[in-house]
Amino acid sequence: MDKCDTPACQSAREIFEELEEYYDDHNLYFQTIGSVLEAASLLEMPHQLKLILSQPKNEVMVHCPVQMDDGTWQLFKGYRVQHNNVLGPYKGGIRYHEEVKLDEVKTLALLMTMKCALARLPYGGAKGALKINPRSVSQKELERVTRRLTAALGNNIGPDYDIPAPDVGTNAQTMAWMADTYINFAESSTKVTARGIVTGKPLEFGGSAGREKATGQGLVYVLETLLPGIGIDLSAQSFSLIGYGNVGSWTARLLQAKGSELRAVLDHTGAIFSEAGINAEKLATYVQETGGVTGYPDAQKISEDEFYSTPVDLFIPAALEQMVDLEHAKKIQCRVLVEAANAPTTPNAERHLLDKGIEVLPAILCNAGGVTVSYFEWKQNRQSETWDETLVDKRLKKVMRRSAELVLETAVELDCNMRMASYAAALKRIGKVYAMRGVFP
Ligand SMILES: NC(=O)c1ccc[n+]([C@@H]2O[C@H](COP(=O)([O-])OP(=O)(O)OC[C@H]3O[C@@H](n4cnc5c(N)ncnc54)[C@H](O)[C@@H]3O)[C@@H](O)[C@H]2O)c1
Repeated sequence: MDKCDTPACQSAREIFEELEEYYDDHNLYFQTIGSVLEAASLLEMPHQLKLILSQPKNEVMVHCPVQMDDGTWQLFKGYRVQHNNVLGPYKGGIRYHEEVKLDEVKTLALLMTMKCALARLPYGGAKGALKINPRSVSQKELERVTRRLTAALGNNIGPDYDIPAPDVGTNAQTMAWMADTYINFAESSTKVTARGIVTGKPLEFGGSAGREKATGQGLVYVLETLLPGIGIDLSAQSFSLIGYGNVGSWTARLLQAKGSELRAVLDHTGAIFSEAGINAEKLATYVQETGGVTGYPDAQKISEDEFYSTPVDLFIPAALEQMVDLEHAKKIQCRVLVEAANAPTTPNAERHLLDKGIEVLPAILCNAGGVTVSYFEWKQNRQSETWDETLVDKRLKKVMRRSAELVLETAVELDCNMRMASYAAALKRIGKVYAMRGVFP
């Protein structure tokens, strides 16, 4: 892997040495907090705020014993990391993945703090995870482990305290089980509001119209705001995607509806390409039925190297973290890299892309549509309201446009790249609230 000598890594090193925390240049949390701290330095933020933000407030770890269908027992490790709540209740998804680690969850929680601040949502940042391969267990087993995880988290989550949502490996069904479990524990007088314990629920059970497509939809609104300024017209672009799950497949369908063309996709099963363009709707159905893009009949199979080298206008990582490292960045040929996934680009890869003249649009801006519509769902649950999709989309568009414009203005004001600008805009809001509230005691 590439050695990190960016200003971001230097910023993180300074704070970690002061805190006598162990660090590793290639560690995702170290790299991500480094970028945030670099932005904090640009703003000349007080040192104590840098210290506060450099570690999460709480890191909860639980172990969930669950009996499997064959009668054997397994112990699953769960995490909930609460990074910061100065702006409001902790908010962030729950990920189910067999290789999840604490530092990954810490990183995602930190990014949620930044994302909610940038979108001006009344939330702090958190993230949770369960170390499990959801594809390797039955639905009944998945339900049991989800209910056990919810019970184990207990009062560490709550509709006014910490509100989970779907992420990689979880979906509306997972949220329905979590909500039902939590409601069963709730006092009878709070059972109605207890539904707000999670967002991303099924529509019939307190979910919001437009939540499933929200992250992809928000990303399209960001692109519509920013791309014309750099001479790119969304109605005629080619794009490639890493990941064809919720975020990837909705992004593809919505970009296709605007007139852009999907050329290549890489997911956990392999990579596919078509010079003539891949039909995003048909591919979504195929992935739903088979579990991955490999074998899709109307495209040719390509290698991972060929995928990264495919020339496109927009390159969109929408899978896991650090999937674009320096070696990949050297191969990528695009005009804009759009971060739909969280933390998909390593710092050295980003620097290389920027040096090549490729614009990099940061995740906390591009993928904030999910948490924004989650906020709308939470708000509807609290007010016993049901908004239709047109209203949700209209309000989502307003939030995404405002955030994109703010990032652009901040980039000009501070003469920095878009990632620094997105963190700086978020930190400004957090800094203002800390200045008003002070730091207890
Ligand atoms: N779901 C949301 O609302 C939401 C909101 C904001 C950000 N995100 C972020 O977007 C990203 C994707 O989330 P999602 O909800 O679409 O997850 P998902 O589980 O629906 O899909 C994940 C995708 O990643 C692919 N993938 C996994 N491992 C891979 C590998 N090694 N190589 C290539 N592809 C691989 C899978 O094949 C799948 O297509 C994550 O970074 C997540 O944190 C999701």
